[in-house]
Amino acid sequence: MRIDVVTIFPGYLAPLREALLGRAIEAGLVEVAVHDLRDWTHDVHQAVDDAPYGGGPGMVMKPQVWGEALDAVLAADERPARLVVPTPAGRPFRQSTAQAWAGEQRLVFACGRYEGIDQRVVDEAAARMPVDEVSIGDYVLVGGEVAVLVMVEAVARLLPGVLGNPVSAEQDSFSDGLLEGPAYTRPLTWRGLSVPEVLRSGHHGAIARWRRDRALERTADRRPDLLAALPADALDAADRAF
Ligand SMILES: OB(O)c1ccc2cc[nH]c2c1
Repeated sequence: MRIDVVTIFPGYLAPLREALLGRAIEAGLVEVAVHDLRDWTHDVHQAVDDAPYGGGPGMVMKPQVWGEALDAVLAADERPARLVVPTPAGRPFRQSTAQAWAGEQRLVFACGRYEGIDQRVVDEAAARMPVDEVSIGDYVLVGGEVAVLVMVEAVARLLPGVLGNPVSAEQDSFSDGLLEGPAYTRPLTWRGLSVPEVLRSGHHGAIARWRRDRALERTADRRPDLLAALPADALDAADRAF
């Protein structure tokens, strides 16, 4: 997979080259290119924004600059791309979104700032490629860069070879529609708190049942919406008895 990010703050994306994802890039498991939007300005001030039509606070990012930038970035590789535009007004980005995007050959992320990008940039792009306007949560950031860090990590960790143990991704929170339950490691007792007996029993069936019950309990407590959204056949008789 190739990932391109267009932004006026390229330095914001430096964390992509750290740790697990940085190693995946070095191993060639994923390609990442970050582009400075201002490279496609032509005025001395390198202007990327202008006042909004209809008035109102703030500034809107200029369509001409974005259009030239996306044309150039898309032309740099022949692989078909999905354009992703982070915005508080977007559809929710979920684990299922990350799983779907992990199958893409190329993702191009457009990081807005100010009051966002002129809508015509999205509308014009949508005529020639898949475009997703997505939100990572019901709060407002100052720009799209942090949202891109979140989404790139969520997607890249699902790519073959990126996680040391692929089973981890299969047992993620949300992978089965439930939140993950609690995890424990040594020491056996810490500040007077002990590890649940069942986890030391060696009884794999009982351990699996206990973990499932803790996941159901935590999901019911913290995210009842996820429990309500489970397909009818997702819970077996033992789950229902819980
Ligand atoms: O909260 B967000 O995900 C987000 C995304 C993009 C822009 C652009 C300006 N503010 C933004 C906020």
